[in-house]
Amino acid sequence: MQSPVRWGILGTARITRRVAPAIQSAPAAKLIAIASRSEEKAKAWAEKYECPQIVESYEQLLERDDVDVVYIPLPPHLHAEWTIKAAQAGKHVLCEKPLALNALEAETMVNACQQAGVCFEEGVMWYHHPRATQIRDILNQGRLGEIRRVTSAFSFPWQSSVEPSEEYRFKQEQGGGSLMDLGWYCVGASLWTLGMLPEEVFGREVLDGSVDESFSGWMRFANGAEAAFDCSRNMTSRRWIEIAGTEGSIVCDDFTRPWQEEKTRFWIHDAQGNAEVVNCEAATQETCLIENFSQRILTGQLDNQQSLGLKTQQVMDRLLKSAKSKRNENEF
Ligand SMILES: NC(=O)C1=CN([C@@H]2O[C@H](COP(=O)(O)OP(=O)(O)OC[C@H]3O[C@@H](n4cnc5c(N)ncnc54)[C@H](OP(=O)(O)O)[C@@H]3O)[C@@H](O)[C@H]2O)C=CC1
Ligand SMILES: O=C1CO[C@H](CO)[C@@H](O)[C@@H]1O
Repeated sequence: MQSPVRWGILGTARITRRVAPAIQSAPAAKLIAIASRSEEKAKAWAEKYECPQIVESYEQLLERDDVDVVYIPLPPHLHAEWTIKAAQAGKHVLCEKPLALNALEAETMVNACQQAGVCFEEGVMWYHHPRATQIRDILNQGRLGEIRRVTSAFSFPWQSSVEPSEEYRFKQEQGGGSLMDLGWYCVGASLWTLGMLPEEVFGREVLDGSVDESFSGWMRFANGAEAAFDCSRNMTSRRWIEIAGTEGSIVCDDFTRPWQEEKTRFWIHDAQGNAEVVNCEAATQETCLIENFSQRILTGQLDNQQSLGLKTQQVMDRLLKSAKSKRNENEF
């Protein structure tokens, strides 16, 4: 495939305000077209982000020969349908988190991409930031000893211009809830750190209507390590992770969205209690994701079966099942 990789976007989602400039600025990527259900929205969007083409429907975007990869930032209940259609149209797919409503759907998506010979990636961005590489290097060097525990939190007080009745995050059937929206990052970070699926999981939810407003989870791994997290859309803003080993720990206070400027950093605490600040290379995580995925497409790295997104979704199912099993426990 020729560089740059040519990108199309399905829908004028809010998150595109961060991803469109990333496609424009990543050296290996080029923004070709936006598709929307509304011509008016597409026109306004294309003008704002200097996108050369607008397309009247998602189907028409998938039919275009000048698009190599599609970005799918639709509500989660539409991810499987459009990922499979895109793969069948021969397009590589960057699909937003949560990948799907459940693991079965996510497996179908990954399999469709595998069969079509296209690359598949999830929209979690921090994995692609240079800080993640620095943390991985420290883990690989064994500076923390054996990793015993990963603890993480992602919460914020929900505010949006969107009417709650229109918001997918409040609808269970559309893939809403704090676990799917925010806990996704904590579960993904735990699997990213420990490199395996948990043997045992335990989940507890605080329900608001049909979805969890807050969720606490715990996982135990075959090597004895544990991971614990909490997430909420009704709490102050918290986005931190701690990776604790037998000889030291790493703490990172903004793991889901590294500061874009020189402020991005993390701390290493040694066994004596000394703390070292590690300052990281400044980078925009959205651009890192777009560039990395474009490079993966250019170099034909087609293996999707080890997708961290798929594993995260498998753990989501188990956590939700655990929480649901306790729903009626306190009823008399
Ligand atoms: N990786 C990250 O950092 C982030 C990821 N996300 C993820 O991105 C995805 C999009 O989130 P967000 O930006 O809040 O999405 P929005 O609700 O802002 O937009 C979703 C878009 O999907 C299109 N759409 C198609 N069908 C429907 C439908 N039935 N109902 C509503 N919208 C529809 C619309 O585009 P149109 O009308 O133009 O066709 C709409 O603009 C989610 O999966 C979310 O979890 C969100 C924020 C950050
Ligand atoms: O993925 C996401 C990143 O964080 C947001 C909150 O700040 C979420 O709502 C969103 O879906």
